[in-house]
Amino acid sequence: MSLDLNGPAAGGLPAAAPGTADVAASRGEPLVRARGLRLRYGAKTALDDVGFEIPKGRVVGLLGHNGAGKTSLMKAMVGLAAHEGELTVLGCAPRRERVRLLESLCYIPDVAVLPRWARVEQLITLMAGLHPRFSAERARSLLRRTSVGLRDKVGTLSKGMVVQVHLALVAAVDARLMVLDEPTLGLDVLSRKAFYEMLIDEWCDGERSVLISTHQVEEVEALLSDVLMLSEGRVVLDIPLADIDERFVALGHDPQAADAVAAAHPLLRYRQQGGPVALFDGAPPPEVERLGQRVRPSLVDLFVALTRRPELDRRG
Ligand SMILES: Nc1ncnc2c1ncn2[C@@H]1O[C@H](COP(=O)(O)OP(=O)(O)OP(=O)(O)O)[C@@H](O)[C@H]1O
Repeated sequence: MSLDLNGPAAGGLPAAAPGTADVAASRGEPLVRARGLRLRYGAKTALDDVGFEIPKGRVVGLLGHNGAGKTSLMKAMVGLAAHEGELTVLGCAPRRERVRLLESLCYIPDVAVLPRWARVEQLITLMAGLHPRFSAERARSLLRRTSVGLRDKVGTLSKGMVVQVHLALVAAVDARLMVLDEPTLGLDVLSRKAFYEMLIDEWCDGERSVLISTHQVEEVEALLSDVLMLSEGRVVLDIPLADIDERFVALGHDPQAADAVAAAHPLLRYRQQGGPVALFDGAPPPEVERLGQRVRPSLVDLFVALTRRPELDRRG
């Protein structure tokens, strides 16, 4: 959320009749659908032919290297960036129906700020005035999980505490989709853990979905249901985590087998617990598979394999 983004009234526009998202969800439609999505900044193409769906009840990790297009995608989804191609979020065209969309969508941008002069209680009052689906009671209850007091001024809080306040404010909106752009940037490991715990315990209910971008791939692996990976503005992986083992084969093998394994063109070769591992998209030929033993590929390994940039390869 940014305060102005989540308050339909904040833009000076009347609140539209609620229920767009509910109607879409009741029809069993995905909460987000993109097809052939393209986003350009002048001559720069930030998103190119992007397609994916987010059904209800998912926690989707949006992963990609710096400049891969994550923020651009999120901006398009919340109606902040013009795009070509098809994009439907909670049954709305984000750019045209932004006011209606923001009734059922929470967004924390990567540059989220809360006013330093405000006390937490004042922010709650402000949100209650701005957003028809905000529950002040719920915000206070969420904040009781934290060490933040209602009389505390934002300017006196640590970075981690400000992020907790932000999450409590957005999670108190009765929304269907939360879009979080690197929400834990700059937080220490304990604050990150507290943030994710509050998100999963207090917001995810099996119906709502979250799209969360982060560079902390290892850390979020356990909480994601799906991963959407971008590289150079294109989707390179869109898969439920549960299906990774089925699709990708990581083969731990003897160093003597390295040449034979390499000849089968793995996506990536790396070391795990001291031994060489080769990662394949799909099963390698049986004679190669016999040279090693399957090990579980981690999301980090997949990330490296699928988003390696040529200029990095040359240096490596
Ligand atoms: N306002 C803009 N004007 C021109 N180019 C832009 C603008 N915003 C982003 N870009 C470019 O679009 C591409 C995608 O940027 P984007 O911010 O979406 O990436 P990202 O994956 O969020 O990166 P990061 O992880 O570093 O935040 C980059 O090449 C970036 O330089």
